[in-house]
Amino acid sequence: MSELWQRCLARLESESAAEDVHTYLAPLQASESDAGLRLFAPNAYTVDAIRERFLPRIATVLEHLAGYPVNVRVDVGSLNASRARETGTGTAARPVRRESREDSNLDPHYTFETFVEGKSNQLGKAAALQVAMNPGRAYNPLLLYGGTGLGKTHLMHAAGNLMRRNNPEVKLLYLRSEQFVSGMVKALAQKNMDDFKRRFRSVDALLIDDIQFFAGKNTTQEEFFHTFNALFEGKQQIILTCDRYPKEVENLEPRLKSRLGWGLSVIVEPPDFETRAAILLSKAQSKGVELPEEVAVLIAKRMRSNVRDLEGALNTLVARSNFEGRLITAEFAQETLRDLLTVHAQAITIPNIQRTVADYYQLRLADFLSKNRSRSIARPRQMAMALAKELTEHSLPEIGDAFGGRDHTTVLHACRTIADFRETDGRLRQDWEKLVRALTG
Ligand SMILES: Nc1ncnc2c1ncn2[C@@H]1O[C@H](COP(=O)(O)OP(=O)(O)OP(=O)(O)O)[C@@H](O)[C@H]1O
Repeated sequence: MSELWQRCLARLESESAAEDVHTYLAPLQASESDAGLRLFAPNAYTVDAIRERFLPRIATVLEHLAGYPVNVRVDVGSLNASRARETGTGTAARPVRRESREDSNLDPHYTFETFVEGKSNQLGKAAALQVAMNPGRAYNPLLLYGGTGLGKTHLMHAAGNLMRRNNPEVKLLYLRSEQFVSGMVKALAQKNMDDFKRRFRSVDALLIDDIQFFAGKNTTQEEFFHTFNALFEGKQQIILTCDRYPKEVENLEPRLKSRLGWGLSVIVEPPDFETRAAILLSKAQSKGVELPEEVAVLIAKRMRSNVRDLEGALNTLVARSNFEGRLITAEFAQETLRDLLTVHAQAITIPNIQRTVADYYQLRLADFLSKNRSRSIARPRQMAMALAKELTEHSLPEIGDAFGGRDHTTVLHACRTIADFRETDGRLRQDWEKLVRALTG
């Protein structure tokens, strides 16, 4: 069995209740491949329990052990059955192997239905939907970019899943950029680049996650560039994600950067408060958990960085509530998430925002508090005020006070100005996004 899984299991055993180990973890079988780790559970009940209670932790431990994120899938089955399938033994005639459902690596849970729409991700969702409805024709490539844990991967899978629902025969391939790199390295070593090329170029849609990892890897970029051209010319859909605007990724070849801009690039931003609360309620509902609205509000107010952290908080609540047989109330949430919520609340203070924004624009802190009205200082100051309103619980008058005793109407004006600019000025929008990331990441 996979050595990586053995090590992961050892770690989980040391930190989990003996009963959990015995009931859920020990019976799992694992197989490792370029696509990641596949876990086989004896029945659907165990699959659900693993997905619900252990998967986030398993992913964290695997990433820690491997040194990079590992794709994990859990299915009902066994190692023998899976091997028999792969070698074509054990069952009667198999259909000719295509890039079928099993090969695409798509996560069936990531769909448009389970994606909560808000202002921050509206455009990304609309674009992914369009592409899924008209693969190769709407926007090619579609590039979703933005900070970590904001739903880019989810949207990418949702597009893939919808393409498949619309056309079960469609050939799709999803992989993270590291898998593209390691696949290519292996193909080069084994001298079967032709197979490698064919594999990628024969699909109807190629979905590659986190292409910032291509930076500095010249041979990979070269190969990807040719793959891109072949797919583009064949009107095969390309969907990519990146943790920032690709033009800002250093050590990415200019000709590749330029190709990436041929289709549509859409930013996915951190969700606002309402969307964060809605996501929590929706995730809870899909787990069959009753989450009182006040608890969703409590978490959404305090945790602003990304959706993955929100999910983590919810999973912690659910796990403890199951374990202790207690209802999830505001008090229970405060108690369970105390440390997590404090860390998030502490990080963002007005002085912290002032310092971060001043550094970002290379201004002196004293300038924020001064009466200087020159544009080069006033705009960053407005930015800092708007960030203070968005990211802290302080009132307008309190924020005004913290900025050298300004009136609350000045703060309100700053918030409105920045909101307008975020709609119309790409540069300022990127500044905002980067600052939010720096303050909440
Ligand atoms: N709007 C949303 N509605 C429902 N779930 C969401 C939403 N946004 C993010 N999520 C969930 O948050 C988690 C993290 O999202 P995802 O993996 O797609 O982030 P990402 O932007 O690809 O981050 P990274 O760059 O780190 O890979 C996923 O479990 C995803 O389902």
